[in-house]
Amino acid sequence: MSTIQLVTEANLPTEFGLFRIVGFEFPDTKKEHIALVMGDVAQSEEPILARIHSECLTGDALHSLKCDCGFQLAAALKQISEVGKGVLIYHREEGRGIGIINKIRAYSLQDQGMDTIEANLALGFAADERNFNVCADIFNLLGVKKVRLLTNNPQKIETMKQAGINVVERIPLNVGENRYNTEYLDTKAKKMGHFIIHNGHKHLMDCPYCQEEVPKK
Ligand SMILES: Nc1nc2c(ncn2[C@@H]2O[C@H](COP(=O)(O)OP(=O)(O)OP(=O)(O)O)[C@@H](O)[C@H]2O)c(=O)[nH]1
Ligand SMILES: [Zn+2]
Repeated sequence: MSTIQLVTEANLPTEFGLFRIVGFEFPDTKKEHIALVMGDVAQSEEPILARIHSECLTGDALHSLKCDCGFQLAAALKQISEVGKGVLIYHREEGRGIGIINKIRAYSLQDQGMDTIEANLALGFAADERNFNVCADIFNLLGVKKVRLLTNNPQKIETMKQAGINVVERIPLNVGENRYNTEYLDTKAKKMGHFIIHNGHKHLMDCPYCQEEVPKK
């Protein structure tokens, strides 16, 4: 497979301020990803505030309460705008890589009692089909080598580190918890090792990053 290319960019005024929207594409498959960039991020000595946000049409655009995605998207853009500099990669891997129609199929199975992982497996997919390597390639194309990553997902940190992106800090992104996504967040914490805080209690999983994340009393 070819490597992703930066193909075009433009100004994008948003309710969180003025960003540059940068378009990336794989020449062979035409698979697209985008990044929102605020300020001068290339070749910075300082770590850049960054978010890898996986596409969630239902949460990001359709106001779904079944997940935390829309809340995380808004919170990440707000934090970047407060710093005045940063990158949000909009990683076009809808439904953890299974696509919107299969995500609806998974939701249908969840309506019948399955959790997010059980539903994915019942449909013949892995629990998470995403590949975050392309995000490291996008950081490199933007000249970003050192990041403070807004995430609760240890896999994103691990993949960036393995791909040579220096993750100097993880910034938690615990927003949007509600009665419809409690189980979803619980499954992420208990079965996927994500750092999720519920009611002040942190799920400490068997994960190398947990120890540095224990909240101070
Ligand atoms: N297959 C599937 N995907 C889902 C479901 N709910 C949300 N998603 C997708 O999950 C992705 C977001 O992943 P999450 O696991 O919530 O969070 P993350 O991006 O890994 O981690 P954070 O950086 O902490 O947000 C998006 O692509 C959503 O479309 C679901 O029930 N089934
Ligand atoms: Zn979502």
